[in-house]
Amino acid sequence: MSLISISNLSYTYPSGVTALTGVSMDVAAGERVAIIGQNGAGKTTLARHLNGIYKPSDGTVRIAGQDTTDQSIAQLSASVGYVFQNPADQLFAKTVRRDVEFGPRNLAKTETERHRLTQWALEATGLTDQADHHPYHLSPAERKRVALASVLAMGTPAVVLDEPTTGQDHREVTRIQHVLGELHEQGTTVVAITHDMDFCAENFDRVIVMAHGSIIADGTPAEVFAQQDKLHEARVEQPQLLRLARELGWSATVITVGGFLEQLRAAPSAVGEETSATGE
Ligand SMILES: Nc1ncnc2c1ncn2[C@@H]1O[C@H](COP(=O)(O)OP(=O)(O)OP(=O)(O)O)[C@@H](O)[C@H]1O
Repeated sequence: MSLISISNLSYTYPSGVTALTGVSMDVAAGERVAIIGQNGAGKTTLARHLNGIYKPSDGTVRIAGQDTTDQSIAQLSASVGYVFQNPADQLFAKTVRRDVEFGPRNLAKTETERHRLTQWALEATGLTDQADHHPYHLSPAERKRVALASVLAMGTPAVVLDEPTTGQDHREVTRIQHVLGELHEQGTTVVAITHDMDFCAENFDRVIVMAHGSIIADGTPAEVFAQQDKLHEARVEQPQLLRLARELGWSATVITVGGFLEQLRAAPSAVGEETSATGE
């Protein structure tokens, strides 16, 4: 059974704007899914259906087989943790630790489990030294990681991340990649909205492309990033490595650092010519 099952979902805001039309997708337990598409494509509206912030205007959203219309946000929060794009929508406690502890406390985890989850979430997000600081005395990038830690500490089977890398420097993006690796090892399902195609290509098993409130492509990163017409329609770029590979005349769909190195080793003469031409 799919952990997340969305069937023919449509959603119209009270203002009359229809943000989603006929969206269907299933996500298996443990899958890592990235949702991409230009601003206004409907990504956040879709993601907010996963923890019941929004309920369908039409169609159904099921989490672990249960229709979200029959559940409160509080009930759904035990299954789906949601990290908002803007941490101000999420943080409220006087210290980072209290914010991070709130979720597991609310889910009535035992004290031992609460402590373990809180310590792990603080460590994984690089916030152990800031645990006793007020979240609003931290930088915006750190606050964003507090929001992530608060959700990690809940230990939910699924986590939704809205633009997790925005505002993070390279070191912190690497840290977030490690967090995703740990979540994957634990079998947690991850759905992330991202505008960062390199991050998307490196860290996800599946990419869903949205445009005008609908899904226009769905497949592995290699399958999706090879479909230039769909990317064009969604106004998203290919990952940098793929563009570089195309410039080098490689036909393979190279989207990750590992894949790029593999191709490079398979074509050493091309690199040798380049190096000798520059005299290095
Ligand atoms: N609260 C709201 N009230 C009315 N319309 C909204 C609201 N939030 C979003 N919309 C509209 O719904 C559509 C989809 O917006 P949504 O935020 O889901 O897109 P998105 O793909 O997440 O964009 P972004 O990448 O900018 O976050 C857009 O036309 C947007 O203007």
